[in-house]
Amino acid sequence: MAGWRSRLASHVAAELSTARGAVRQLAQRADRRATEAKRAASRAMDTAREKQAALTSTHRAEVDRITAKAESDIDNAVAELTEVTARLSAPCADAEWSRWTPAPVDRSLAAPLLRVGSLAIGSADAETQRPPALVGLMDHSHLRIAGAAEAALPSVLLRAIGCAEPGACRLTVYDPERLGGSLAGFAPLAPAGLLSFVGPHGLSDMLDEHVEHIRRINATVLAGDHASLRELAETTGRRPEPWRLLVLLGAEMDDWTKDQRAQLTRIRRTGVACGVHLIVVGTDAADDANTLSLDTTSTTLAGQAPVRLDPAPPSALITGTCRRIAEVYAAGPQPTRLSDLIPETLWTKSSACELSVPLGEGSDGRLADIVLGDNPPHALIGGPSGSGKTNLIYSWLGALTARYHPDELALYMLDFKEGVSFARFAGGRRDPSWLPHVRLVGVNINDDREFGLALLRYLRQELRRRAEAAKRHEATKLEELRAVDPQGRWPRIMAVIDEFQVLLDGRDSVAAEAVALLEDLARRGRSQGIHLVLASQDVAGIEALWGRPSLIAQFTLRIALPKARRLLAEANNLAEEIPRYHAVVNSDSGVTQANRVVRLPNASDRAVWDPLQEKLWRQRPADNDSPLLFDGDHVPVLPERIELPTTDPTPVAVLGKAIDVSSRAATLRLTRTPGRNLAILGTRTTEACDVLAGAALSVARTTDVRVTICCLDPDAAAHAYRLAWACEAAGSTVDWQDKLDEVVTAWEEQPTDRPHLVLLYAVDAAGSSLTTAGRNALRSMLLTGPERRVHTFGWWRSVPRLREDLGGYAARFDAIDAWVALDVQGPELAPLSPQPGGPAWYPRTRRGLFFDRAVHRQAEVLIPYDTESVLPTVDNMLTGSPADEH
Ligand SMILES: Nc1ncnc2c1ncn2[C@@H]1O[C@H](COP(=O)(O)OP(=O)(O)OP(=O)(O)O)[C@@H](O)[C@H]1O
Repeated sequence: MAGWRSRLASHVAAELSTARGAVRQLAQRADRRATEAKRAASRAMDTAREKQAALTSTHRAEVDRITAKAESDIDNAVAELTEVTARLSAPCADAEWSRWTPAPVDRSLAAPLLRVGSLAIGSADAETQRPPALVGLMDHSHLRIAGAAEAALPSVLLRAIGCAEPGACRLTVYDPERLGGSLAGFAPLAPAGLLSFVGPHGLSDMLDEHVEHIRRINATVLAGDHASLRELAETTGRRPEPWRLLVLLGAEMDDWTKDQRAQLTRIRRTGVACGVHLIVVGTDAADDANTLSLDTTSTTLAGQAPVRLDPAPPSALITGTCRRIAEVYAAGPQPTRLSDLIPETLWTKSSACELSVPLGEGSDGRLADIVLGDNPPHALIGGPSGSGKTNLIYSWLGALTARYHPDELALYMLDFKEGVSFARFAGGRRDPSWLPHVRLVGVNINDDREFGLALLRYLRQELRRRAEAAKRHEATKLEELRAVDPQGRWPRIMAVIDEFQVLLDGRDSVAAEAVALLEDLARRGRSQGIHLVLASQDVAGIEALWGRPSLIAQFTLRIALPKARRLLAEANNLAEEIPRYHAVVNSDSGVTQANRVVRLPNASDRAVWDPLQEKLWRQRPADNDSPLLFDGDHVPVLPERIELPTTDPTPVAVLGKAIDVSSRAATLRLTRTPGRNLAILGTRTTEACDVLAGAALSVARTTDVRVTICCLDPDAAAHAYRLAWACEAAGSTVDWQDKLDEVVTAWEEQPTDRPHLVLLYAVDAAGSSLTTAGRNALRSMLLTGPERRVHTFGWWRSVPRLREDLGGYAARFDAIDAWVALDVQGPELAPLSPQPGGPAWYPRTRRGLFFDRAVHRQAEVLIPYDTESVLPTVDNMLTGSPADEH
């Protein structure tokens, strides 16, 4: 038994041991696998961890990148917004009140939006880098300010008045509770009429007044041509009406009457287009599209973006700004601009019927025209010194010359004042350009009334020429003449005479002739296109015209500058009331009903005038000559050559420059007839020497002459020597004599093959030293010399001394055909003059009165030429010979 059992046992044991071994092996294998699996799992975990770490950092980087981009985009957008909004609110939108100053916007632009704070967006810390929070007001909308944001009101108002020209923004504050407490800083505007406070009792009137204002603007300013004042400004560059801000503080609108609410609704609906803007602070009744809102943290324009309001402006800033604005405004409105009167295209108008141009801005904000034609034909301008007459003339001329071609308009400008206000039209060293329409400019002519007379005579001649042409063509007025004679040059003529009363001064022949000519021109010039424009600062001057009813009646166009007196009709006092730089333009002889107030541009400023003149000058026609300039202060130099109207060979002596429109020389023809001598009368040595030298030299330069010189005044000797030299240099034979006796006896011995000039300086100095025979010989030379070609040019220092030399009381003056009087009074010239009592002559420096019996009915005024610079100097004479000069 034991055997099998033991064998079984050992078999089982063996089996067990095998199984155990197998199990062990299995267990070891499983162990190994588990270890391997664990390792693999651990590796996988490690890998997964690594991957996750990598992913996380990529994600983080991506998130960072996106965040950075978003932030930069936001900042860029904010910067862009800041820039755009800053532009919209420029120019006086500085966030810092310490840097803020008023900066009025150009009149042709819409008003800017107004800054009230900043938008709390973007990353910038600095207030200035944040976009401004804006509200619209002038030219944009009405504004509603929530009660809690009332502190923003001073800032809105200050910025509003700061971006308008002084006076162009006016405030009315309805403040039933506090009467202006919060706006006390704006009080300096009140005395200038730029701010008014209204209490409950004034509400209806205030609303009515604003509604009426809107109605007037719609009817007369916009007048259907423009939708709003903003559009008017943008298209025309003009802003004729101020903005009116109507501030309603704590208004209980529910308690208002029906009428008051209706008026407010009208203002809401139509005010913005007419520059009337509401600022309602506190509870507001309606919500409409014309109104923007401002709260403590938002504005309509900012949308969802949170708003941070600016601090209130310091009260000193408000008061100071308002005071300055009020001062500038009180000083008077700024003038309109000359450029407003200038059309884009030059010279497009015809003057056939009239001259019609804008002169300035009328009270309706439109350009006001001024017309000269058949009616009104002539203008009278008046105003005290400094009231702007010259400036008005410039404005008028600027508008005229830009519209009418120089073939359509010719200007003759005369200024009797001491000054050169018209000289700029003639061109000069500083500015070579001239105004192409101007044919003649006279300046500094206050002592030379003869020049005014000369112009009037010239115009009368032109009037005759026109009248004859009209008659030939069976035309009755310029318009018809131009229609039937289209090739003819018939410009309208405008003659402007500033301080014309000088011409009418006194009771002499000049004044009498001037009045007669003015009357004739005024009466007949109307239909022939000749227009007179007379200006005066002097009431007496204007009054001088009132004394001549037929003359003043022709001047139906009256232009009165501020404080002009006696220019308009008796009861018409408007000129007393208008502010400076304005004029009353009245084309019906000054009757009140025809008054128009015109605001004038600043045209006298050279910076404004010169570019216009330069532009016109560059376009001038090829045959346009510079205007003739007559300057009373200028002493003309003896010209090298003088154009004479005749070509006959008779010697002609040039005595001076005539005071007339053509600038001709005053001459004396030396024919072989008795009396062709010249006497120069007076004590002014220089001028007498100049007349003698001019006369002798002008003959010597053109004719082969013999010259005898005798100088009895030591002060004139140097001049006489120099003249002798110059005559010799011109080819003359010159004989110098120290004694008058010798001259008067020797003349007959000279051959008569050529003219002989005897130049006697200070003849009367010979006095008693001249023997009786000598005196007779002198008379004989004077009487009979010219027939033998001997012409005496003698200088006597007084008329009695000449008379003495000619034979005392019984003297005959027929040996002296021609004379030039210097400082000799008119009555003294009676014996030499055809006028009983002598000519009306008041001696004045550098002027002589010239009479030639052969040609004159009346003596004429001349300006002795300066010969100083045409004669050789003493140094020249010492170092050269006359032949060198020749
Ligand atoms: N519309 C205007 N805008 C700006 N400045 C003006 C205007 N009108 C006149 N002025 C200025 O006022 C001053 C006086 O003007 P202006 O010389 O034209 O006056 P006036 O009446 O001719 O004076 P006077 O008779 O003394 O010559 C000048 O400095 C001129 O520039």
